[in-house]
Amino acid sequence: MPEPLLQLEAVQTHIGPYHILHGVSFGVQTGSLTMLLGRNGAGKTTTLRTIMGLWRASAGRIRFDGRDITASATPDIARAGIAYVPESMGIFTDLTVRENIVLAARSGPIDSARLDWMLGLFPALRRFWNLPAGNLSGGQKQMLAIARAIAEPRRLLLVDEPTKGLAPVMVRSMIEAFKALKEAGETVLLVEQNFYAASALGDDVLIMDDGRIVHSGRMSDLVADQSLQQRLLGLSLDAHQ
Ligand SMILES: Nc1ncnc2c1ncn2[C@@H]1O[C@H](COP(=O)(O)OP(=O)(O)OP(=O)(O)O)[C@@H](O)[C@H]1O
Repeated sequence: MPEPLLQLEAVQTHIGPYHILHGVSFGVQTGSLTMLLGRNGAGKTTTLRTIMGLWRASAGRIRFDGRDITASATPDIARAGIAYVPESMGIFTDLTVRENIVLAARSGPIDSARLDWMLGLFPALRRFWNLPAGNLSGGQKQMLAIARAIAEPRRLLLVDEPTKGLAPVMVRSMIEAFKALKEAGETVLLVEQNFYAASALGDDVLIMDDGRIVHSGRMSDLVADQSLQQRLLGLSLDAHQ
């Protein structure tokens, strides 16, 4: 197997006095969509924030594209090609959808082919192009946040619970958008609680519990193995649809 694009080795993270990640190790292969699952408080968001340098790993190593980024500053990690869409989304509600997207492209105007591709992934954004982003629904705001993250080509996209709180029809649109991202060859690490969405999308799956990876493998193997699901999802996912 080629060297993973992203590799965590025995990463530990403390937040103040709290020891949150207890030696997290996994790899994300180029072009794969890897699902990071686990119950509330398992450490999924902390893992994404540690990759981005928003929390500092207190031990272990994070390599991206062959480079050690464990001690890199967040802007350098972003410049290296990792985009992060936090659960809180980080969009400008007073600005229009267009302005939100234009501002996300820091190195100059977005070329029209890329813009067309992005708006093809999220057609609602085209409909509300000139409306303030604050008027969008929760799911549409989430889509805008993802569109902002991919306004410029990225090597790796980290997305925290994009389907959280969405109506089933919106979950389906989000699944379609991520399928299209996969087909375009994007590499994605996706935190999910919704097993329906996770199983529809994941190439690889990681399950976290109590700051540790308790399972890693192919999503298709997990989907096909009821007893493994029972054991792991019973352990790690309180509720899944
Ligand atoms: N700023 C903080 N200060 C102290 N503890 C924190 C802080 N942020 C997170 N934690 C703790 O770290 C643990 C892991 O939290 P994290 O948000 O990474 O979990 P998660 O798996 O993403 O959960 P969720 O699905 O609820 O978002 C939890 O016990 C949480 O209370």
